[in-house]
Amino acid sequence: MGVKAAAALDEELMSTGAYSIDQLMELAGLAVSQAMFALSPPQRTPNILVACGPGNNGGDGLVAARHLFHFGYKPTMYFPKQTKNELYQRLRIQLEHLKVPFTDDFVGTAVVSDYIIDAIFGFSFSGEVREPFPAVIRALAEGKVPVLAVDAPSSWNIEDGPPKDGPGKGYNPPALVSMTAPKPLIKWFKGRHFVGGRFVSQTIAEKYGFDVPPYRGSDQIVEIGSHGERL
Ligand SMILES: NC(=O)C1=CN([C@@H]2O[C@H](COP(=O)(O)OP(=O)(O)OC[C@H]3O[C@@H](n4cnc5c(N)ncnc54)[C@H](O)[C@@H]3O)[C@@H](O)[C@H]2O)[C@@H](O)CC1
Ligand SMILES: [K+]
Repeated sequence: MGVKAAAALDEELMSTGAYSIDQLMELAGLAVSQAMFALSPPQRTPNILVACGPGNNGGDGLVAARHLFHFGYKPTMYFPKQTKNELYQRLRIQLEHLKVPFTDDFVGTAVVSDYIIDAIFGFSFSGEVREPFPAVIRALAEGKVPVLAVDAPSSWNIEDGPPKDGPGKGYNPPALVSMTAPKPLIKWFKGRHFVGGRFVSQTIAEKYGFDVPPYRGSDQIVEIGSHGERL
C-alpha cells in the first residue's frame, strides 16, 4: 500500500468508517506493544526506549509505552517535539501518571536500553531528516541495541526504501510492525515482520487491494514474512 492509499485509508476510516483517531491509535499502539512482547518478554528485556516523533507514528509509540508498562516493562520516553494537540497531551499525562520517565538524552539512554521502539516517522515522512532527529536516526543506524520500527524504519522513503546517504544510511532494524498493510519499502526490509491495526473490514481491504491479515484469536498482530508473504 503506497503513501497515498495509506493516507486515504486513514481518512476513510475516520469519515465514513466512523472511527476517531484516538481509537485507531489505541489499537495501533496495542499492536506495537504486542509485537514487542512477541519479540522479547519483559523478564528478558525490561528496559525499552520509545522514540516518538511529532505525528501519529509518535502517537502509536505513546500508546504502546502505556501498554508496555502494564505488561511489566520499564519504558522510557524520548519525545522531543511535543505539539499542543490535545490527544498527545493526554497520552503524555497518562504516562506521567504511571511515572514513566521522559528523557532528552536519546543516545545516552539508548546504550543502557534492552530494546528501542522507533516511532519517529511513519507514512508521512518525506525529504531530509530535520532537527533534532538526525543524531537519533544515526544512533539507530549505528547502535547495537535491537530496534522494533513502527510502520516504517524512520528515514526510509515509503516507496523507495532505505536512504543511500544521510543519517539513516545502513539503518535496517531487526523488526518492523506494519500498520494495516505493509508499505512498498518492505521490499528492502530483512528482519522479523509483523502486521497490526486490527480495525479493517473485508470491504475496505478489498477496496485498497490487500487481504485482511490472518489474525488469530484475540491477537492484535500477525507475524508475516519480511516481504509480506504468509509464514
Ligand atoms: N490506518 C493506520 O494504519 C493508522 C496509522 N497510524 C499511524 O500514523 C502514521 C502516519 O501518521 P502521520 O500522517 O501523522 O505522519 P507521521 O507520523 O508519519 O509523520 C508526520 C510528522 O513527521 C514530520 N516530518 C515529516 N518529514 C519529516 C522530516 N524529513 N524531518 C523531520 N520531520 C518530518 C511532519 O512534520 C509531521 O509532524 C502511520 O505511519 C501509523 O504509524 C495510527 O496512528 C492510526 C491508524
Ligand atoms: K517509525
